[in-house]
Amino acid sequence: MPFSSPQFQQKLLEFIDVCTDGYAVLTADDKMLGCNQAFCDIFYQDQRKMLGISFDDLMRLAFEERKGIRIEADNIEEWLAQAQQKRRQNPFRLFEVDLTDGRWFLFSEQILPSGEMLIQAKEITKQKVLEHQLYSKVASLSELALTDELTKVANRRCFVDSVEAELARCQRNEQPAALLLLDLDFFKSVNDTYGHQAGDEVLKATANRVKKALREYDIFGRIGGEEFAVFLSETDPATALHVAERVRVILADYPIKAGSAELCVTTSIGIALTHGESNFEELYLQADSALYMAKRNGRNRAELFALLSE
Ligand SMILES: Nc1nc2c(ncn2[C@@H]2O[C@H](COP(=O)(O)OP(=O)(O)OP(=O)(O)O)[C@@H](O)[C@H]2O)c(=O)[nH]1
Repeated sequence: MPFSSPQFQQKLLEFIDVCTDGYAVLTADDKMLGCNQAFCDIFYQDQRKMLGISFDDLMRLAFEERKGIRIEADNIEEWLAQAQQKRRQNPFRLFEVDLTDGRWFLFSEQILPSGEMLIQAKEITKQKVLEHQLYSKVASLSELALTDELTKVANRRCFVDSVEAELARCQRNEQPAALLLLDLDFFKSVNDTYGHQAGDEVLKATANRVKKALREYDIFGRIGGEEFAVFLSETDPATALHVAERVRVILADYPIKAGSAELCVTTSIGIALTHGESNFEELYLQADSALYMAKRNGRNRAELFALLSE
C-alpha cells in the first residue's frame, strides 16, 4: 500500500478532520465507520449519533426531523427503495444534493472492492446560485428575443418561426390555413396629432384587443411598426373572413384611450389562404397585396387574396 507511513496516516486524519468538505466511510453493509465534523454538519447530527448508524436510518432521521438533506417524498420507505436501486451499482457515483437550509453539495461515493464506501461531500452552493442566475438570465434573454418590447406579443422573428412550423404541419395534415395582415389606418396622423406616446398606447391596445378576439392556438405577432399578423390554422376562407371581421369590429367600434384622448382607430386587413403549399414569404406577399387592395378600396375593411386573383 503506498503512502502507508503512520505519520502520513495521522496527518491525513488531521486534515480530514479540519476539512470543510464532508468525509464519511461506510462499511460494506452500509453502516457508518466514521466521519468528520463537516459531514456531521450536513446532517445536523453530532458525531456520537453518527457512529454505527446505517445509511437507511440516517436518511430516516433527515426525513423525520426535516433537517439536513432535503427529502421530497411522502413515504420514506419508498424513497429509500428507489435510492438503494441507484446506490452501489458502480464503483464511483457523483450526484448533487440540496439541504433544507438552502445549501447544495456535490456528493461522490467511491466503493472499494471489499465493499467499504468513501463519501465525499463538497459544498457547491455558490455555483448553484450562479447557475440559477444564469438560467434566469438566459430565460429572460430568450423571452426578449422572441417578444415585441412595446406590445409584449410575438415579434416578427418569433411569428415567422411559429408560422413556418405550423405551415409544415398544415401541409402534412392537408388542412387549410390563413394569414391575416393587419395595418392600422392613417396611423401616421395619430402620431402627428397626439404624439408618439399616444401612438404607442394605440399599438398596445390594438395588440391586446386582437389577442382577445383570437383562439388560444392562433399565432399572433407584431411584424412591423403598425403592422400585425395573425395565422389561423385549420381555417377555411369563410372562417378567415369571419375572424378578420371580428378583429376589424373590435378595433373600429370601440375608441382607444390614449392619455386624455379617445381615439377611433381602424385597421385594414389582407387575407391569404393556403393548404400548406406556400411558404411564409409567398403567403406574406399574397396577404400584402390583399392588404393593398383593402387600403385602396377605402380602408377599415378586409380583402381576400384568393378572390382578388380570380
Ligand atoms: N407611436 C409609434 N409609431 C410607430 C411605431 N412604429 C411605426 N410607427 C409609425 O407608424 C406610421 C405609419 O405610417 P404610414 O406607413 O404612412 O401609414 P398610415 O399613416 O398608417 O397610413 P395607411 O397605412 O396608408 O392607412 C409612421 O408614422 C411610423 O412612424 C411605433 O412603435 N410607435
